Amino acid sequence: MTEVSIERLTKDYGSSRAVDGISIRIGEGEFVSLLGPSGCGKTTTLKMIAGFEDVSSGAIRFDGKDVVHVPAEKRDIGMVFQNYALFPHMTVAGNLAFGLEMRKVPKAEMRDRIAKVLDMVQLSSHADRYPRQLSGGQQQRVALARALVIEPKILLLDEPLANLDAKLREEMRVFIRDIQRRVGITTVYVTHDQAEAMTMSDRVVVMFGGRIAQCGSPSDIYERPASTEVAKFVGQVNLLPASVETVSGNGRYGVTSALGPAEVACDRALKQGETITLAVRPEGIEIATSGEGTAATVLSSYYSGSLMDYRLKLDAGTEIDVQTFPRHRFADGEQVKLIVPSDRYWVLEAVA
Ligand SMILES: Nc1ncnc2c1ncn2[C@@H]1O[C@H](COP(=O)(O)OP(=O)(O)OP(=O)(O)O)[C@@H](O)[C@H]1O
Repeated sequence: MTEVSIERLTKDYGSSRAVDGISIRIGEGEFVSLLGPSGCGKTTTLKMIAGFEDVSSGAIRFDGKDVVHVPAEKRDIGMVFQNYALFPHMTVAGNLAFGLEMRKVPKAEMRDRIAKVLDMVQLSSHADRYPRQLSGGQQQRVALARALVIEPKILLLDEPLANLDAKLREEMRVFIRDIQRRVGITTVYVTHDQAEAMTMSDRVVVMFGGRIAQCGSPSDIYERPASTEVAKFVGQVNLLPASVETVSGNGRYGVTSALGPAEVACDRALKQGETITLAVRPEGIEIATSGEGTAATVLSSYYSGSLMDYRLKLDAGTEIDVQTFPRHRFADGEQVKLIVPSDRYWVLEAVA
């Protein structure tokens, strides 16, 4: 297994900077996703790790050894792309054999390795088919098998599920993650799909404009996003201006927003009277028909089978999004009460 360490990595295309001094350490066998909007530098980073793109400055180390000047074919990397990139005139077995022949692996070992990896991706019975005789999901499993059969040090995947339909994409997330765990290979996965990054990764690196906005476990990123930009990119969020009323010590503060008073934790020292932005996810808010809570009116609701999405208006005018299980359905125009457990809030840096 291999540790990948990236230090102050930068890529300039002429006068435009695609990757701007990023540093990440990816542990042995770890699954790390690069997540961000189109053009944020994910693919460029992956290509530099693979050796398909020159580095403008910075270092890329595999197990401590700088590989910046090592050509792509000597980096021992398996890659899977969005468009499968299988050889159309070769069978599945032929596609898998190609990389092994290049490496001069003996015939008998080649047969064993192809059989083993085809079994892993559940395509043993399709060894003699051509890519055109396979579904999109099967072709992507062949692409994964082809990357793994060479037993690379590192697996790099660039939006491998982007061409598949929604249901298959969900199945393939679990499938790829299962195989990655079994093989224990260090993996970097590029996606702009937050759900994909969240469900598959040990850690997620959120990138904007060539820089790292936040790096953490999926729950860190979702529950404690470092900025408004990250919070919005990885899900829906309500942002509320709030004032700091009391400073209780040990990082706890009494605050008041349109959703009422709350006691919140904040790592940064806040001052009494300061205006902050309080954030809460739609599923962090509870709706009740009566009792304690902030009065609100249901404006609209959307039913998606397993969940209900509501938009509500507080008496003070602020609009709030709430997501609940559809056990009880609230009607449009209904007067309700909103309750937010204090631990569902977090404090953001900017004023909303
Ligand atoms: N060969 C190139 N020449 C010039 N600019 C490039 C080149 N490749 C990428 N860029 C620019 O670098 C920036 C980062 O591109 P990159 O492909 O890494 O983004 P990305 O996050 O992977 O986006 P996407 O999700 O759309 O693939 C973009 O502004 C892009 O236009």
